[in-house]
Amino acid sequence: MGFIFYKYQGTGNDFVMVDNREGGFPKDDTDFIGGLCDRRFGVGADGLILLEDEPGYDFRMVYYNADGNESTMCGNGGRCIVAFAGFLGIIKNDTRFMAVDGVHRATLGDGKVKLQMTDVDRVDVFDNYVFLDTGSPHHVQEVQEIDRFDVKLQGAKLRYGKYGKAGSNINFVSKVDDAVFKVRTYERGVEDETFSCGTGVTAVAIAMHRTGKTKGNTVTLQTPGGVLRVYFDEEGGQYRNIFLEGPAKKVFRGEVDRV
Ligand SMILES: N[C@@H](CCC[C@H](N)C(=O)O)C(=O)O
Repeated sequence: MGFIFYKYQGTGNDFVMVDNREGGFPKDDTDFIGGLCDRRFGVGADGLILLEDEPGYDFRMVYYNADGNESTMCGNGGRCIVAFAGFLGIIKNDTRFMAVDGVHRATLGDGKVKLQMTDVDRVDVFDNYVFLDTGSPHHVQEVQEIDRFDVKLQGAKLRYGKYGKAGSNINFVSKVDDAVFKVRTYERGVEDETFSCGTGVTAVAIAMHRTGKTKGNTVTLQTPGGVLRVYFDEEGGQYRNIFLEGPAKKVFRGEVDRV
């Protein structure tokens, strides 16, 4: 069986994207999905995303990490699937779709997607890190000299050592100025640093606000793959109307045979 796929990227977080509205994609074949995401033996991507029908919504997003396992929410993937839905003609400039963490709204225009993220009610602040769930679990830790920091080594230590079998994504952050932060992320399921992580920068923006490192409601995040912006409202320690904004781009189209 062969099928058409598209490759998308959002600030360098890249995804194999498949229109599965007619079904037929081997959703339980972990080795096949992991193989497609492999950068040597496959197409190469941080994850694979299926666009499916969902009654009452524009579509459903189904997300798999590069290891082939279905996972929790992907913010950059969410932005990319909105661009993909626009390309397929399913939506025009705005959408309401279903994902693993619930309903998302988004707007699309000028090559950018602004995606509403899930509300955050709980932020756990510890001595030298913050933990929160922005659709996916995130550890946020400030570091010195972030450009020279060994994200893969230190990220893997925390991901496996601290968070057990379920694991967590691990974000390292350095303040640039009151509303700008540099972020590098070790992603669970990719088991490496990625160029950018959407739920990760969202977690960083909220963690920096919660710990008083930024006072405003708009935070700019510089990642190795580009710049993202996070907007939110906060009341009584609860975060609402959280939006993640940045570029999302189609890179190429291809066809794969499943042997
Ligand atoms: N790239 C992501 C996060 C994807 C999910 C993550 N790897 C996990 O399993 O938690 C993003 O942009 O949010």
